[in-house]
Amino acid sequence: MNIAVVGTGYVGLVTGVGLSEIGHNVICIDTDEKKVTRMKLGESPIYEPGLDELMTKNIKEGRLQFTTNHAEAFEAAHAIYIAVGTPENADGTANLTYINQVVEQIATYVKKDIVVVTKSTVPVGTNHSIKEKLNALLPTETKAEVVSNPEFLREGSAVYDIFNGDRIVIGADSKEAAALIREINEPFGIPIYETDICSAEMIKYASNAFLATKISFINEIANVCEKVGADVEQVAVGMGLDSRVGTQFLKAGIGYGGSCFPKDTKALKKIAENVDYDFGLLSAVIEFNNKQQRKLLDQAVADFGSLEGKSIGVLGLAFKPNTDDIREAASLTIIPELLRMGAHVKAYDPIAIENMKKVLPTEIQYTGSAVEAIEDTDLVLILTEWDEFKSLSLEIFVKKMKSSFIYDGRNCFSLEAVQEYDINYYSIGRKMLNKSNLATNKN
Ligand SMILES: NC(=O)c1ccc[n+]([C@@H]2O[C@H](COP(=O)([O-])OP(=O)(O)OC[C@H]3O[C@@H](n4cnc5c(N)ncnc54)[C@H](O)[C@@H]3O)[C@@H](O)[C@H]2O)c1
Ligand SMILES: O=c1ccn([C@@H]2O[C@H](COP(=O)(O)OP(=O)(O)O[C@H]3O[C@H](CO)[C@@H](O)[C@H](O)[C@H]3O)[C@@H](O)[C@H]2O)c(=O)[nH]1
Repeated sequence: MNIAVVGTGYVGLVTGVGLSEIGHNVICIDTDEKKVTRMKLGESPIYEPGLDELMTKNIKEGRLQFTTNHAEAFEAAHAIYIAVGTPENADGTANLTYINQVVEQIATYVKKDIVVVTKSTVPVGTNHSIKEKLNALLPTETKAEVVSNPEFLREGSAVYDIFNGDRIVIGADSKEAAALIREINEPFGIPIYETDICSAEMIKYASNAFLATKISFINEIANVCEKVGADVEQVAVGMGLDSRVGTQFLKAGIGYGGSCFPKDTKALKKIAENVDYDFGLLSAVIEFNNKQQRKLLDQAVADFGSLEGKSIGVLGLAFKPNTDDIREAASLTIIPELLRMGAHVKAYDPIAIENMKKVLPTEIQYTGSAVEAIEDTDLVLILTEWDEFKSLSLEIFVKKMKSSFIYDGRNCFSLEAVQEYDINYYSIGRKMLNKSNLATNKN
């Protein structure tokens, strides 16, 4: 099958590469010329483990192409996939500017019947509007069908997810269009679930909102654990043993970030508001997550009184490990606040530093290693659970820091391990380890 994919971000590029790997002829279009030049050479513009190799292989085998030219890309396509961004508007609603531009481009350049597949996350009803607009704009003899095919991949494991997802959702009103998209996807060997269009659109928002709620729930439990002397790590394992609860998404920490959960929870709240429904549970999840992202900061201020003049090491800038994405990361909430309080910040991340430099080019000192970031600091904040940090010897913290105060927002170390050292250790939902006032002793 010939497939055109519009937009080569995390979703479009990984989808295009995945579809070419299962045998389709794929042409990916992006308006960003620099990106397209790199992709033509087999270089992924985003950090995603395994993606470069798979791109290069499929380019060489002649199934994967890149262009900035929509007309060329649409010419032979049996289906056009829309994978452009749907960022957040100031009021929390989804911004459909890029989607609307693609609709215009399809209407301008497509000259035959076409099936348009929406991968982007869009509010319920959007695909019906796309279909209406396209059929109004296209010549009368040409017909467009629209299919909602939401994407569930996670950043950092996107290549794995595209071949090993739990389900592929196909939301369609036309049997023929649904059959075409089923045929395209069958080689993935992933269970396919067919629905009507609105339900498919809602499945995407409901899934993300549910996962965000699950994270907020375990984080609230963690906060109570701290006060009553329970250990959230043990509690999560015990809860997960019940198959109705499940083991995943019970990792307590400093809240969820990323390009999806924050914006999609807000968009769903707005979707409900627009039909006069107050989604109170979701509002609480959103509000709570904002507080949870500040948790380490609040604890450090409670411990030190003031952070003015303190030297602070930050380990981890990305919103989660194995990605260079910092969108809605806890680091973006915490670091500006530390600077506002007058602290000196040194920061290290294995791959997200370049992205953080676009936001804070000179205000913080970026280091080339975790050890440099913790050297001579009064306290260290761990914001992302990179394996590189989890495998650091705790002795390094004792040796290199001015005073060993570690605030671990991702529970990277076991309490047993920490207990062997003279370290003041605060983590989420576990016992606080206060050895001594090392800050005073060492200064
Ligand atoms: N990032 C994720 O992990 C993820 C997962 C599932 C679903 N989604 C959803 O998928 C959609 C895309 O997300 P993303 O993170 O891949 O976006 P992104 O912002 O990383 O990439 C979008 C790309 O589209 C390009 N673009 C914009 N308008 C264009 C046009 N008219 N023609 C050609 N290219 C155009 C941009 O240049 C950019 O490269 C969003 O709706 C998002 O909510 C994202
Ligand atoms: O137990 C957990 C799991 C995750 N997180 C945090 O939640 C955020 C999101 O993590 P994750 O879901 O792994 O990453 P994303 O790449 O944002 O993927 C989510 O968002 C995508 C975009 O919609 C969906 O496609 C995926 O199914 C959905 O998991 C990150 O900040 C994590 O640190 C936790 O705090 N605890």
